[in-house]
Amino acid sequence: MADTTTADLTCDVVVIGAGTAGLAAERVARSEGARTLLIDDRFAGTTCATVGCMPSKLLITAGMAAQSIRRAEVFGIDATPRIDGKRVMQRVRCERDRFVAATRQGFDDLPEGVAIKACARFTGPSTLVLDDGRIVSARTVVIATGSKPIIPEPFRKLGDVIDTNDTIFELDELPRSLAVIGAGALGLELAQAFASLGVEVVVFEHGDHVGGVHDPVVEAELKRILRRCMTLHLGVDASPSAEDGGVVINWDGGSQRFDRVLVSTGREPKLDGLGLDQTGLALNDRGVPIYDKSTMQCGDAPIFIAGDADADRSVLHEAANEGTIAGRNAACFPNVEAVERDLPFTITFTDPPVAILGEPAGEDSVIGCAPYDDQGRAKVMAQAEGMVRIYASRPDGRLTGAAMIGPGMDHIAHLLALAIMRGETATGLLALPFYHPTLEEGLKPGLREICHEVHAPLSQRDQGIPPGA
Ligand SMILES: Cc1cc2nc3c(=O)[nH]c(=O)nc-3n(C[C@H](O)[C@H](O)[C@H](O)COP(=O)(O)OP(=O)(O)OC[C@H]3O[C@@H](n4cnc5c(N)ncnc54)[C@H](O)[C@@H]3O)c2cc1C
Ligand SMILES: NC(=O)c1ccc[n+]([C@@H]2O[C@H](COP(=O)([O-])OP(=O)(O)OC[C@H]3O[C@@H](n4cnc5c(N)ncnc54)[C@H](O)[C@@H]3O)[C@@H](O)[C@H]2O)c1
Repeated sequence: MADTTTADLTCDVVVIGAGTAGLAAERVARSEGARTLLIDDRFAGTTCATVGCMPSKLLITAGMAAQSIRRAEVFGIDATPRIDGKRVMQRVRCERDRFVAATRQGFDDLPEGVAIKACARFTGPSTLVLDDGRIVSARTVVIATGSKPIIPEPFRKLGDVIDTNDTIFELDELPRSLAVIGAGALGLELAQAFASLGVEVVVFEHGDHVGGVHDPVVEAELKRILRRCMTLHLGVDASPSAEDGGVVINWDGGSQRFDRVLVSTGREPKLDGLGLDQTGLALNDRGVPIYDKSTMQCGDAPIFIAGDADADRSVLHEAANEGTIAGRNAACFPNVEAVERDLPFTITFTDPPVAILGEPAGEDSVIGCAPYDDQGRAKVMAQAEGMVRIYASRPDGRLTGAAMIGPGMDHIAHLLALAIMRGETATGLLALPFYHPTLEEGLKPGLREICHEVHAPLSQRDQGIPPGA
């Protein structure tokens, strides 16, 4: 039990970090009857709203608007996009600021005295010192400190021609040329958005894979589509040097000058300076406390962790989910409850989007393929390309996962996620109504293939469907 006699602030649950995970943890702990404190060094708004999901999606949507003008020709509509970079970036920031204001409103709505603006550091398993010198003593602590960009050493010395997601949305103008280092979700989304807005984009990735896509067919399709609007250098070491107000990137095979460089080489948990050495927690080789993914508890300590800080499933709905689990268990400690976690689920908002559901296909998996290059509605939209690979298990064709790229996959993925989480089989899903003509009915060939493969019955209603539907 923490020593409360010398503390300036005492509570049941103290949450460090007022991002998506921390806000969820505090709210749930309070709803469980705990006296809470929520400590944040800035209270500037969540990463999602300020420099993450929302500004990136705003920029992507601007890129898609330009692309749809270019595509209009196929419908007999002649138009050329004239892109005003200043206005593009202004709108990104203006709309972004509305999202940030909404998250800040959430801070204002906290009960009096809960929000403490300070940087926190552990002095023991359940005691913290704030940078203003105050001591906090709690029954339990939730670490929800988020993550920060990893900037490889040679890029750190380049001065202000270097961007990360923390700075790129502040650009006044679109650069003429942009080197993107790292082909994960972050790099690909922004690379394609800038390329669609007329920026010359080259992506440098030191591995051979892009977008964290494990399915070889979907990954090959993603690479093909990306290469239409940008250059991809895979398996290269990009070595930068500052030159003429820009950057020259050298790699084995070439050298090119760029106006700016976006470093998107991954993110690491923000745990340095948190005094984890004072907690007695066991850490893994990345310096992250070892914790139970079903309870979010670190060892058997009165400490819980949630969101990007735990370096697992670093996406928004998981930050909120983990915050909820951590907040509930921190409030009810030592009565900690294990919660079954959701299906792994990611969407990369390229154009067309990529979605990955569940675990990768194993040797025993049955794979049903649903190509979108001949799909009715996709052809109507002049966006017929892509592939859905649906994974299922024997003997009954129960759905286990999917990898998909194609028009509307950010929506269709939710349908499949629901089906998988509800334990649906290919036969069962085919027995449900699919409206015609929709992108959703493009899943049917893949579902039928699974049925054939495992000798499962096809639904009687799934007969005589026109090709491509
Ligand atoms: C460019 C980009 C695009 C993204 N797009 C998507 C997307 O489309 N969909 C999706 O699902 N996910 C997306 N993500 C991921 C998503 O944004 C994160 O997973 C999520 O925001 C993490 O939330 P969090 O609560 O863990 O961290 P944060 O929101 O970063 O909150 C952490 C808080 O802790 C505070 N803090 C840190 N250390 C201390 C300390 N010692 N004392 C006090 N306070 C401290 C920080 O100031 C911060 O306010 C994207 C991320 C990026 C970077
Ligand atoms: N749509 C989404 O959900 C979305 C969008 C953007 C970001 N995010 C989240 O943001 C986080 C960060 O994304 P990210 O794409 O930066 O991370 P990431 O780890 O997914 O990808 C980083 C990529 O950079 C490469 N890399 C690392 N060092 C390199 C180097 N020196 N040179 C060349 N390549 C190098 C890696 O091989 C990897 O492919 C992720 O956790 C992701 O979940 C999510």
